[in-house]
Amino acid sequence: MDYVQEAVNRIHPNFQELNHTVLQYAQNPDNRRTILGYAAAGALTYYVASTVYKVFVPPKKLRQIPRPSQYDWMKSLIQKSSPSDRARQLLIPLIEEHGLCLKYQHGEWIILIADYDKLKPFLKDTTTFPKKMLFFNSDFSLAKDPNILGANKEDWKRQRKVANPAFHRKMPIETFGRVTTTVFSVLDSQSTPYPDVASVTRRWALDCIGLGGFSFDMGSVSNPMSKYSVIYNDAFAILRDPIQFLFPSFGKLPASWFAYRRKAVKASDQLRQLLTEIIEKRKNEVLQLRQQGEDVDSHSKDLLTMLIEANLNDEDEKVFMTDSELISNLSIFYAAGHEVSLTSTITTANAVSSMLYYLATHPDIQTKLRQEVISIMGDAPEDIIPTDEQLRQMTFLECCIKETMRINPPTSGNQLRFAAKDTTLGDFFIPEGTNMQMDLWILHHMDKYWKDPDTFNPYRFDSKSADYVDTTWMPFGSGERICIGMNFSLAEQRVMHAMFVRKYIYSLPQNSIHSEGMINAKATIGFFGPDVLELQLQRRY
Ligand code: HEM
Repeated sequence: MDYVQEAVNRIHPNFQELNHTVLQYAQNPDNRRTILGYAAAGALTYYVASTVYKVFVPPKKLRQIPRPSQYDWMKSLIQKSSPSDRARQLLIPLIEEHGLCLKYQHGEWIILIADYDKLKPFLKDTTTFPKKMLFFNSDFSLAKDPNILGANKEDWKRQRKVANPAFHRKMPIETFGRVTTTVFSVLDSQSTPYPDVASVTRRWALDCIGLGGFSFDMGSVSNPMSKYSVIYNDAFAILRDPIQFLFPSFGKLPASWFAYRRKAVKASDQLRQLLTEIIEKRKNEVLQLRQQGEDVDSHSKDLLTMLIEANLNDEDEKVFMTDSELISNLSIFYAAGHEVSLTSTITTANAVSSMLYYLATHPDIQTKLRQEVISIMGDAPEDIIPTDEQLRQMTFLECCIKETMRINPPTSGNQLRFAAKDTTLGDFFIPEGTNMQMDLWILHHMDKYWKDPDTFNPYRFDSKSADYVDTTWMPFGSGERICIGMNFSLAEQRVMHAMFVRKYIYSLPQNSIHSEGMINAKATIGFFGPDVLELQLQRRY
C-alpha cells in the first residue's frame, strides 16, 4: 500500500489534498449528478466504441480468413443495395477465389462456405462441426426439450432414427390436395381483383403440416382468425421478438412483467396442452388397435402415428422419444415446415409463392407446365387431386420447383455450426469455437457451377440438357443433417402447383410491387420469398 501511496504521490505530490477536494466536490448533489452523467457517458462511449471495433475488426485468430471490406459493406447498406447485389459484389468474388470468406452477421463473425469441395467435408464431419445450440427464448416453452433441429450427438441420432421412417413413407397427397381446394374456394370468394396469394399459401402450409403431420385441422385457410391459428401465431410470434433478439438478457426478466410476453407464454402453454392431448389420444388408439391384433390403416397414418409406433416398438430400446421430446419435435416440425424462428422465413410457403411469381412473369414456362399437367391429369372442368403416380410423371413440374428453389432458396443457409476443435478446411486453419455456415444463395449463384445463374431457367434441370447440374443444388442442406422434411415439402409443392396451374392462368397486375423483380420478404441476405404477392387470376373452369 505504501508503494501505491508513494507512486500516487510521485504522480501528484498533493494527492491527499486532491482527494479531499474531489470528496468535497462530490458532496454537492448537483455535482454528483454531473459525475454520474460523465460516468454513464463514458460507459456508453466505451460500449459503442468496443461494438464498432468488433464490427470492423475480426478476432485476431480469424484475420487470416479473407473478408470483404467493412467499409464497402457499410457503403452498400447505406446505398440500400439489394442483399443479392451485395452478395454478388462483395462475397461471391471472394468465395469464387477461396471457397469461403469471413462475414460479420447478427453480432458475430462467421465463416461462410459455398464451395462444393469445402462443403463436402464440412457437412459430413458433424463431430468436428456440430450445430451451434439454437437459442429459443424461455417464453417459448414448446421447444424446451432437445429436438432434432437443435440436438447434437447421441440425442440427435436417437431422435432422428425415430423420425426418419415417418418422413420416408408415402406422403399424404390427398390431404394436401384437400387443403388446396379450400385455398381455391377462398381465392374465388374474394372480391378484390388481385388477391394476395402469399398470405393464403402461408395458411395453406400451416394447415398441411397440421393435417398431414398430426391429422389436426388448424382451419387457418378458411379462417385466418380460427382459434388455433391465433394461438399458434401468438405462441410463435415470440420467436421473432426484436427486443430479445437484440438483447437476449431481456429474456431473463420475468415474462409476467410484460403484457406481450404473458400472451406468448399463455399461447405456448395452450398449444403444449393441445399437443399433449393429441399425443395421449393417439397413443391410446394405437395401443388399443395393437391389443386387438390390428394396425392403423397404413394409408391414414400421419407423422405422429408413425412416431408413436416407432416409440412403442420394443425391438430396439435405444430408439425412442420421451413425450416431452415428442412435443418439442412436433412444434419444431410446425416451425421448420412453416416458418423459421427469428427470421420468420416461411419455408414451403415461400417456395410456393416464389414459383407462382416466376411462372406469372414467364408465361411461356407457365403454359408449358400447364400442358404437361393437363396431358397427365386431363382437362375436366373441376378440381382434381393428382395421384402419386401422376405427380411422378410431371418431370417439367419437378424442373420448375428445383429451379425456383435454386434461384431463390427459401432459407439462405443451414443452421450455424462451430468448430469443436482446432482444425483445417482446405488450406485454411480454423480455430476452435469459430462459427461457420454454408451459404446456399451464393452456392446457387456461382458462375462456376451454374450457367447464367441469375436467369430463371427450369430447363437446366432437365437431365437431357447439356447444362444439367445437380450436385450443387442444396436448398434442403446436405449430408446427415439434411432437412428431414424435404420429401414432405416437395410433395406439398407438387400438389399445389399441379392443381393451381390447371385451374388458373396468372400474371402480375400492372403496378405490382414486383414489376422490377421480386421483392423478397427480408432486407438481409437470405430470407427468401415474397411477403405479399398479388396476382391477376383468370379461372379456366
Ligand atoms: C421448402 C421447405 C423447406 C426448406 C427449404 C428447408 C430447409 C432446411 C435446411 C436448409 C435445413 C438445415 C440443414 C442443415 O443445417 O444442414 C433444414 C433442417 C431441418 N428441417 Fe427443413 N426445410 C423445409 C421444410 C421442412 C419441413 C416441411 C419440415 C418438417 C415437417 C422440416 C424440418 C426440418 C428439421 C427437423 C430439420 C433439422 C434436421 C436435422 O438437423 O437433423 N423442414 N431444413
